Amino acid sequence: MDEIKLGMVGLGTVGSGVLAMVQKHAAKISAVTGRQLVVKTVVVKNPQKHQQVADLVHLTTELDDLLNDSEIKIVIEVMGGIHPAKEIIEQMLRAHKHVVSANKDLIATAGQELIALAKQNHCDLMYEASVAGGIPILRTIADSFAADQITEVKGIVNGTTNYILTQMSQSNRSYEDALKQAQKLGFAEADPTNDVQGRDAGYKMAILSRFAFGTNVAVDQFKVTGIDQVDQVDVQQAAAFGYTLKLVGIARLVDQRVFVEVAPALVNIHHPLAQVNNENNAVMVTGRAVGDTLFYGPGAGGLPTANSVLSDITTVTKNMILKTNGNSFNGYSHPLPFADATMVKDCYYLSLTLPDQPGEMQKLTTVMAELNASFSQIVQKASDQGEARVMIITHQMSKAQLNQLELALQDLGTIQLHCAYRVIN
Ligand SMILES: NC(=O)C1=CN([C@@H]2O[C@H](COP(=O)(O)OP(=O)(O)OC[C@H]3O[C@@H](n4cnc5c(N)ncnc54)[C@H](OP(=O)(O)O)[C@@H]3O)[C@@H](O)[C@H]2O)C=CC1
Ligand SMILES: N[C@@H](CC=O)C(=O)O
Ligand code: NA
Repeated sequence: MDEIKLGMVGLGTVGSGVLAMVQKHAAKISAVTGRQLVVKTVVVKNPQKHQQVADLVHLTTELDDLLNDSEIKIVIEVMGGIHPAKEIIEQMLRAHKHVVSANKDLIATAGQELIALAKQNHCDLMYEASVAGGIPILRTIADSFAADQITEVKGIVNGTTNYILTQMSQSNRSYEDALKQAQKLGFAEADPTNDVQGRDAGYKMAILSRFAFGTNVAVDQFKVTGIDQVDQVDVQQAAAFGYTLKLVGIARLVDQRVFVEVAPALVNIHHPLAQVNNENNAVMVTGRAVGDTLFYGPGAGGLPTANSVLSDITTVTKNMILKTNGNSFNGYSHPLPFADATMVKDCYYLSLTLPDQPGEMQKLTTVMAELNASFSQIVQKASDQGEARVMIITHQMSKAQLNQLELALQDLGTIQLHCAYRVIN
């Protein structure tokens, strides 16, 4: 059987998973593709860390060992980060090598440039692993939703934060302890700041928006809020109201405009997203024709993510056999403007403190009434410092009303709004 030689940059959590899968699933891969896949060369930073595979692959720090090897047709980039990963992929594409990447930071930031370069060089550039780890979501949207009009994509797309929130709410673990464990298990990025501050989920929502709506959205163009400021009081109150707190990404079509956001949200315990725990992810795709669909699975981890990398590699291999390389992974382009804050409506959970004195609650209700906003549930708890904590679930209100409410409360001075989380019923 003909061989296809692969090169790889990076041999950490995902790279090790890829190497293991190519070896353990060799027979299945050959049966599906008609080719035998062989990982020939792996570029790493510290070869001494990887001596256990030195007999299996050519382990090197030299990128030229990939670039100048004409036998290597497909390069897997699993080193992460934007630089020098971008320059490495550019070099590989210019050398007419197909590229498979798991790098959402890079694809969300410089994807359009790289896609154009791949096309110019008749190469494939695939990145299924970049969104929701092991869940086959990008190819599903590109292929299986090709004819439907997607109206919303929402989901839990970061394994680390979902792991932390699950451990905090179900095992009473501290935030710091749960984060350490997520790092140990290989879910978190090398620097977990992007995970906990929501940027990793933001990158994934930017990529999902391109696939779902055909529109180019950059992570700096929409609001991203992480879980690093989440208060245990709100996790507990969410549960008391019948909700669970999750970091949720939303990309929504509103009157032919697009709205994207990543933020903690209260998810009704009967909603399927509420059942998604630990490092698992789920993406709910709503289409005009099909209605709601849900894709669930591990969003992080070596082998699950490697499975997505391998699915890209088998696609590239089939394209090589059929001589159909060079087509964009996502063929849909339909530029759209952003939705106005008045158009985006949701229910919100508001958590506030106010002086525990007569008249303060009335001030709050007056401000809300003036903004034509109302609530469906409200709880007040006294604290020992003469303050009351008030937690509210509102009826539907627009983002513009919410922004006005925040400003009006700032003007009042005595009422502090700690958080305003979207409510998903
Ligand atoms: N971990 C996960 O669950 C998931 C990760 N991803 C993405 O996959 C990619 C890889 O993640 P992960 O495997 O966790 O990362 P790791 O930190 O575990 O591994 C990174 C690897 O890249 C190598 N490396 C770093 N810098 C260089 C360099 N300049 N030249 C050559 N090699 C380099 C490191 O080498 P050395 O070992 O020698 O130090 C290491 O082997 C990232 O883009 C990440 O966002 C996507 C989905 C899930
Ligand atoms: N750090 C990421 C890894 C997968 O993309 C996560 O926790 O989801
Ligand atoms: Na995926």
